[in-house]
Amino acid sequence: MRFAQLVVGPAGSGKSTYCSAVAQYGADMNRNIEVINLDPAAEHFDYTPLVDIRELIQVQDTMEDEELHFGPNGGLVFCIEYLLENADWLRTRLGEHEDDYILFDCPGQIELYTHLTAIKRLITLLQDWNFNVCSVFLMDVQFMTDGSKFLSGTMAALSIMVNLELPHVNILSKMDLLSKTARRRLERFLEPDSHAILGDIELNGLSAFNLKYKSLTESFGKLIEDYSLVRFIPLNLKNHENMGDLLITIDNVIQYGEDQDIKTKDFEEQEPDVFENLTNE
Ligand SMILES: Nc1nc2c(ncn2[C@@H]2O[C@H](COP(=O)(O)OP(=O)(O)OP(=O)(O)O)[C@@H](O)[C@H]2O)c(=O)[nH]1
Repeated sequence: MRFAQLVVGPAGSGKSTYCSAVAQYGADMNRNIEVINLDPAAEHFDYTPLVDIRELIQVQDTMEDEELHFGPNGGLVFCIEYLLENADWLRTRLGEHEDDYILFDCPGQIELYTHLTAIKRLITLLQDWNFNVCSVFLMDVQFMTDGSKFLSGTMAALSIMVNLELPHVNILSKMDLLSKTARRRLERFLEPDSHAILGDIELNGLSAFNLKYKSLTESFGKLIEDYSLVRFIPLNLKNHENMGDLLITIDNVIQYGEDQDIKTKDFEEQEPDVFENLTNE
């Protein structure tokens, strides 16, 4: 069996930085974690990729090609479709080793995950190639610190979970950038509690829009609370313990190490203390 994290999220949410940090953490722990760059528009990242889609196609090519003449967004989708048409290229580059553990650093174009089918087809390919795959959705925590933003981030996470149909982990990235006050505010939203979220939306003033759609907003809040579908794990990449706990959670999700004697720890037990280990070391 092989293992893969599909690292997805909006542009700038910290996907490449996360991949680089997890690979480095793995190296520190004597674990081989490889990263594949699937972003044909990537300009910079800190890891050495096992495979780089830019060797096959770059988004610039699709924009400069006189026949295609795409804009950046259409170009990105075209590149992923092109990768799928050349799946043998990816398979050869990947090689095949038992216990491979690979992070796929995906493009920051959210519609690839919320409703287009290309990434779903990539997932099917990976599963055919013997990968246990999970999706890891990163959301910049700075866009989640009030009720309205939290609700909208949660709905984005839900769309991705429903569309990709994979074991799934949501991460709040860049926790190191939050002030203590913002952290306290966020803490109230982390348990699926529609009252905290809706209360915060009301506190910030009910605009004409909010008044008109109040019962729709309440239904969204209730959906999240009733089904406990979406949970976020706060992540401070500068904190080793926080990184370790997260990796154990994801390993459990993709069943990595079930046959090996690895140290396991149940994340459920730690949930009341999600903020305890988040200070920078
Ligand atoms: N302080 C802090 N900055 C971060 C963190 N993660 C990412 N950043 C910064 O956020 C910016 C975007 O990070 P990337 O890792 O390139 O984000 P991405 O999701 O790969 O972006 P795209 O390639 O555009 O999709 C960079 O300037 C990073 O240095 C973090 O945990 N803490």
